[in-house]
Amino acid sequence: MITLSGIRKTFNAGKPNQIAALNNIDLQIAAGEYVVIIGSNGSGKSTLLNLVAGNLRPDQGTINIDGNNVTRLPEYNRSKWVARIFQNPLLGTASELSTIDNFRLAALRTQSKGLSIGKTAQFKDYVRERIAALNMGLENKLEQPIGTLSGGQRQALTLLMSVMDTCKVLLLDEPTAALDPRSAENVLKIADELISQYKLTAILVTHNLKDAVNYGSRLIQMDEGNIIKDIRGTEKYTLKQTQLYEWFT
Ligand SMILES: Nc1ncnc2c1ncn2[C@@H]1O[C@H](COP(=O)(O)OP(=O)(O)OP(=O)(O)O)[C@@H](O)[C@H]1O
Repeated sequence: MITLSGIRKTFNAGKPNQIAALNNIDLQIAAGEYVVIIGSNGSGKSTLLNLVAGNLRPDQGTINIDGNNVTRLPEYNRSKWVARIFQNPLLGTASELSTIDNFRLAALRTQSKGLSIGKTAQFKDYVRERIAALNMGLENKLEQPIGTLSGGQRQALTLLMSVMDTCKVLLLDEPTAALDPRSAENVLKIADELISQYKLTAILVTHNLKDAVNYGSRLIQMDEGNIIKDIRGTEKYTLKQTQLYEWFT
């Protein structure tokens, strides 16, 4: 589903502050896989996500998504099938617009063929039903400016908005870093459910080792631009948080 081959990315090349953010990364992520990436600050996690999202280009190597070579494809041409959730719940939505209008904008961006967008009651019912499934009572706040909702509520809606249509790949870049523990847990549970429900291929970058143990089907550790651990299957499911701490010592 996602294949990175021989990916290198260096910032400030040729200058004293040159930094090799990614060193010859080879990574294959199968369709439906949920990969969690951990690693110390500056190890290259966000750079890797930026390359998959398309807002950075590699210096060397190729990126394939769903059989297409997207290495040189700009971000806006990938956004139909690649959605990204950031740390800041304020990113990705228009604060002054209502929740329903934000969903309309998101649907227009991906231009789903089967869905009549506009101001139709049908679209509103479709969105209300899906928001109700989040079990957060937000279906009663469709007309409220989305900026008046809490960070956790917004992050849950942004997630749903991103995956509802043609999205195939979900990139979660520390999506709960700005949330209180309860909201953080709720948002990750929702993400987990949406990934299964919509059969998405997902990458979660996190510094939270508990989340790294609890979520995902595969766990990768990065260090200085390299992948230094890559575990999946039974090894992933039986991993303990204490073992993970040892990876960092
Ligand atoms: N646009 C940029 N210009 C210059 N250097 C950059 C840029 N983006 C990232 N870097 C550098 O590349 C290295 C990898 O950064 P990256 O943001 O990918 O790390 P990270 O693992 O996501 O870190 P963190 O956990 O702190 O978010 C770091 O040394 C960083 O300073």
